[in-house]
Amino acid sequence: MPDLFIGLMSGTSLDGVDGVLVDFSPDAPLVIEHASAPFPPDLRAELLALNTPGENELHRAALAGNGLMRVYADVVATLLRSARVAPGTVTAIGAHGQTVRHRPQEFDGTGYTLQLCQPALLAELSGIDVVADFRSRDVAAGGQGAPLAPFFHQGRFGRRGETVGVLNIGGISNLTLLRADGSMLGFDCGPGNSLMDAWCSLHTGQPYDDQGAWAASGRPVPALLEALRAEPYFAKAPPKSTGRDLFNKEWLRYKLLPFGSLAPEDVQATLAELTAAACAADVLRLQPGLRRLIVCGGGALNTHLMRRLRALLPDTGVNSSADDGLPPLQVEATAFAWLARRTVRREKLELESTTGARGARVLGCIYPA
Ligand SMILES: Nc1ncnc2c1ncn2[C@@H]1O[C@H](COP(=O)(O)OP(=O)(O)OP(=O)(O)O)[C@@H](O)[C@H]1O
Ligand SMILES: CC(=O)N[C@H]1[C@@H]2OC[C@@H](O2)[C@@H](O)[C@@H]1O[C@H](C)C(=O)O
Repeated sequence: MPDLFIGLMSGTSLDGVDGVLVDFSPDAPLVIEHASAPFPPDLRAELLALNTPGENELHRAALAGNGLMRVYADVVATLLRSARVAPGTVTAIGAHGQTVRHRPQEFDGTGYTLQLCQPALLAELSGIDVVADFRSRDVAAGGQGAPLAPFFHQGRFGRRGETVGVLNIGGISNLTLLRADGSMLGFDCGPGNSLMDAWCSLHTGQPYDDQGAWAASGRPVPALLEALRAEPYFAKAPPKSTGRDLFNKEWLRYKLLPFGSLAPEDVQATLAELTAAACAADVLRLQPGLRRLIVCGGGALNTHLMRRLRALLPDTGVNSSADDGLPPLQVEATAFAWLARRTVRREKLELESTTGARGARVLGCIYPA
């Protein structure tokens, strides 16, 4: 009997939605179908704008959430049509929503993480149970609310008796260390593609630097790299998580101020180096001698970035998750299908080692169809 779930992820790159239809009945989850959809330009601009304080946010956030659900519902329809599967055969959809603020454990000591989502609308549009709001229980239990994919990485990429690293390079980058003794650690390293995307779009009009070719045409500026790496987040010990709240265009603009005019391609090369160097430094600090690093997220498609990671981690085999049977752009969406299944089954996750939450909890909230 198939055990079908859908996972939907729209991450901090704000490039659109990735969706997967997954069968969990085999030993390794089987992705039956993958579909993605870009955001309509107005919705993308609004979601991006909602990442920073602005006018009439409650109203705008509610409407942006509705708009996001319509894109989610289109992706669900595409998945079902391509796989020739009826909605009634899918147990649930795991819908991440769009993170617009991430300030766990701040302000009043609890803080918050906010993913725009209207799960009731998605249940209405799709006719399938929806699981959403995966992060807030973790924050309520004293955790960072992120990253959550490490729990999925453990089951999918972990190898008995071997230490394996999984590096997701999305808008933000996060590292999972699956240790040979069965323990694990997961945290956000810092920026992934988001600063490179912003700079690339500003100077070339392209949404991202295809294969990192533009970055490869420039030369990193050592003093700028040093100034960027001086950001205290990089030296903090895990558990830790971050987002566009810190690493955004304004942050970059401020750091660039003392440098006057630099060649745009050299800045792009420096931003690529920042991502590679921050991730590599975390590996070297926390798991020196790591033999296998599996890279997922859109950054795995950036040839220049992968080349720089390999150069900075000469003792580590650095490969795309595609080599382990799961293409880089399907990993996070599959993680949210997997997390939804855990919610439906009321299975707790051992959160402490990753998010720093006080104990094991069931994450997510169910909206029946
Ligand atoms: N061919 C490519 N060459 C270079 N970069 C690419 C390529 N394809 C995708 N990317 C990068 O990957 C990004 C999308 O990655 P992904 O979908 O993993 O991010 P996300 O899920 O939004 O982020 P997060 O993991 O932070 O939630 C794009 O914005 C782009 O920077
Ligand atoms: C708050 C939030 O949305 N965090 C995202 C973001 O994107 C990458 C990194 O920062 C990670 O912490 C997380 O996403 C993945 C899916 C996670 O929870 O594992």
